[in-house]
Amino acid sequence: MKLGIVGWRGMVGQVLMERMLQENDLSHFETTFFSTSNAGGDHPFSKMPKVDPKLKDAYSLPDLKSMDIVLTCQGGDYTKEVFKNLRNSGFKGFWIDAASAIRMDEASTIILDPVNLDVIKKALKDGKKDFIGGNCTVSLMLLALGGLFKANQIEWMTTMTYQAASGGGARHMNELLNQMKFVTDRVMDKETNLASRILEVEKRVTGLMGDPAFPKENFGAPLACNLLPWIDSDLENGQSREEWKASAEGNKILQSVKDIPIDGTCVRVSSMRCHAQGMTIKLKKNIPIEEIELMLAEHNPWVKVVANNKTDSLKYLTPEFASGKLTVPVGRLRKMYMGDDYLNAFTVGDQLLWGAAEPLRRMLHIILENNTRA
Ligand SMILES: NC(=O)C1=CN([C@@H]2O[C@H](COP(=O)(O)OP(=O)(O)OC[C@H]3O[C@@H](n4cnc5c(N)ncnc54)[C@H](OP(=O)(O)O)[C@@H]3O)[C@@H](O)[C@H]2O)C=CC1
Ligand SMILES: N[C@@H](CC(=O)OP(=O)(O)O)C(=O)O
Repeated sequence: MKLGIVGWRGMVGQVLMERMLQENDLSHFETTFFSTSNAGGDHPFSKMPKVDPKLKDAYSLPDLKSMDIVLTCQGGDYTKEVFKNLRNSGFKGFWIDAASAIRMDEASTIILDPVNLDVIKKALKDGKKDFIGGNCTVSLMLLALGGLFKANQIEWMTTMTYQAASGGGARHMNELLNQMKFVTDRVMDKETNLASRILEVEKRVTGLMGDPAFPKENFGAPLACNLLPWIDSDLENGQSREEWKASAEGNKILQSVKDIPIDGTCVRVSSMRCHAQGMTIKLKKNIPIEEIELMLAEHNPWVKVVANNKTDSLKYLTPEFASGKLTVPVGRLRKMYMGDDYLNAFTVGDQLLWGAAEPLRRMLHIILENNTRA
C-alpha cells in the first residue's frame, strides 16, 4: 500500500518515526514523506527501501490523493485546510490523524486498539476510512483502567489531571525551561543554599512571575513554580474543552451503550512529557481490591499495576518513570472513606507515545491485516 506521512518533523512526528523505525513499519509500505514547508527537499529516510527520496507538497491534493493511506501529525489547522478538500477531490484512502479537528465527526473512529479493537474492526467492515487518535489524557486513562471498563464496572468517575508541558508542543516545553532559568538565574546565582532566607526568596520568585520580561508567550502565564488550572478553550458552561473530552471522547472510544459520566478538572503542571491523573471511581458494586488489581493487570500488556505503598508509588507512578516508555503505571488503588464501592486510583503515562503516536502506527497494521483478509 502507498503510505503518505505528513508532520514527521514535528514533536509527535519524531516520536512516531522513532517507533516506526524500531518496529520496521516502513518495510510494509511504499512511503512518501510530505512537507508543508520544503516540497522537493530532502528528508532523513531517503535511503530506506521503498521510500520516495524527495519530499512532496503536503498541500498538493493530487499527490495526497495518490496515496492509499495518509497519516498526519501536522496539527488541526492542517487537517481543517486539507481534509475536506481532499475527500471532495475523490480521495478514497484512509486518513489517520493525531489532531482533534475531525475526531468527533460522525464518520470518524477514535483509535485506541488495546481498548476498542472491536470498534475499529467494525468501522473497517462498515467501510469507514477516517481513524483519529484520541486526546492524550483520555487515551492514557482508558489504557490504565481498561479492565474495569471492559468488565462494565464503572458507574461514573472523576479525573483530576496533572498534564505535562509537552501537551502544548515543543515551544511550550522550551518555554517552561526558560521560565525555570529566568527564576533560578535571578534568585540563585552562585548561592545554592537559600534555606535560611527562603521566605524572602519565595517573595522574590512570586514577584518575578509578574516581571514583564518573564517568558510566557506560549503558556500565557507562568508555569514554573506555579500551575495552570485550565487547559484548552472555554466552553462557557464552566468546563474547559480538555475536561469535556473525557466523557465525550471516552464514551465514543468505548462506544458505550449508555454514557458513563466522566468529569473533573484538567491542570497543567511543570512535568515535561508525561500526563498524570488522580481518579475517583464509583464502582457498580463492591469489588475486592485484589480482584480489581487482577482485572486491570490482565487487560493489556502495557498497564502496570503498582502496589499501593510509598516506595513503589514514588518509584513507578511518576513522569520520571513513565517518560519514553509504553508502560502505563496505575496505582494508589484503595477503597475510599465514602464507601467500599468508591475506588481511588492514580495513573501516569507518556503523552507522546500512547497519548499521540502509538495508536497511529498500530492503526497502519490493523489496516494491513484487514486488507490481507479482504
Ligand atoms: N503535542 C502533543 O502533545 C500532541 C499533539 N497532537 C497533535 O499533533 C499536532 C502536532 O503537534 P506537534 O508535533 O507538537 O507540533 P510541532 O509544532 O512540533 O510540529 C508540527 C509541524 O510544524 C512544522 N515545523 C515548523 N518548524 C519546525 C521546527 N523547527 N521543527 C519541527 N517542525 C517544525 C513541521 O511541518 P513541516 O515539516 O511540514 O514544515 C511539523 O510537522 C498537534 O497540533 C496536535 O493536533 C496530538 C496529541 C498530542
Ligand atoms: N490538549 C492536550 C494535547 C493535545 O494535543 O490534545 P488534543 O489531541 O485533544 O488536541 C494537552 O494539552 O495536554
